Amino acid sequence: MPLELQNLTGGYALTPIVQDVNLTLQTGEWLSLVGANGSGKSTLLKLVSRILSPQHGTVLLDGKAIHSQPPNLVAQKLALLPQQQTLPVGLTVRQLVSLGRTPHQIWWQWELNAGDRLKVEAAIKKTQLEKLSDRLVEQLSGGERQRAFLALALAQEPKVLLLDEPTTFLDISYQLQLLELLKELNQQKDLTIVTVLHELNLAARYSSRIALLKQGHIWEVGIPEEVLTPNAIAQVFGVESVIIHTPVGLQVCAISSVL
Ligand SMILES: Nc1ncnc2c1ncn2[C@@H]1O[C@H](COP(=O)(O)OP(=O)(O)OP(=O)(O)O)[C@@H](O)[C@H]1O
Repeated sequence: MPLELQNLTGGYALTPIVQDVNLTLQTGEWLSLVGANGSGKSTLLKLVSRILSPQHGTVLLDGKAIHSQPPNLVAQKLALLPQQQTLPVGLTVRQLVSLGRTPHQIWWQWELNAGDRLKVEAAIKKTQLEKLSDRLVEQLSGGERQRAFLALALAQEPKVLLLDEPTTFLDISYQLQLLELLKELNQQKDLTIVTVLHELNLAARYSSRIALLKQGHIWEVGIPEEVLTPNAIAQVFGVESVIIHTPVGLQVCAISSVL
């Protein structure tokens, strides 16, 4: 079991946002967290990636408590693409992506070795950033920047990849390319993925399971067809909807806000 959340409770200062969350992810699973604005999706990812410490409960990565492991050991196995990235000043795309190899370097190794450099170039290629690799990150558009940070996470070669609204800033073509790339890594490399996605149709199409979050609690978790029902969508989003089944998965059509 690469990732297990046991009674996980936490938030900011003393206010718990995420409450008593229990989830187990199998190797090669793709779970999407879905819920209304402010329901605690990003906070949950911050707890899982050690940005926040839990008030109660545990996150187990490969069976070991994540918050008691050295950061570089965790970073060898788990990467986060955050919703808002801290923008590095004066770094090129290649230099940014190279940071993904840091957790794998030995402390006396000042420069990337040939193997590391190949992995950096592979991540740049996968995210189609070859032509931008010598540009400064601060000079990129929002979508290009998003791809550069994805390349950084891929260069890290994690077993578990957490992505907080990864399709924000991406046009429809790059959204599909990003999700298809994740699908390839998920199916061919057994990468375990957790995404926060607002686009329910994309979540249904790509995820093996969906967890609906409501006010910091898991309201329901299961395969998309079981979880994304008009009743659940009304309860969690306050929206009346119909579900249409199409060749590319179910489509949620919002009709009106019931609030
Ligand atoms: N740094 C912070 N300090 C205090 N409260 C915070 C902080 N960040 C988020 N919150 C609060 O925690 C709650 C959950 O926020 P979170 O960002 O986890 O929600 P979300 O489900 O990811 O929302 P969205 O869909 O809008 O991105 C919100 O009420 C938010 O105002």
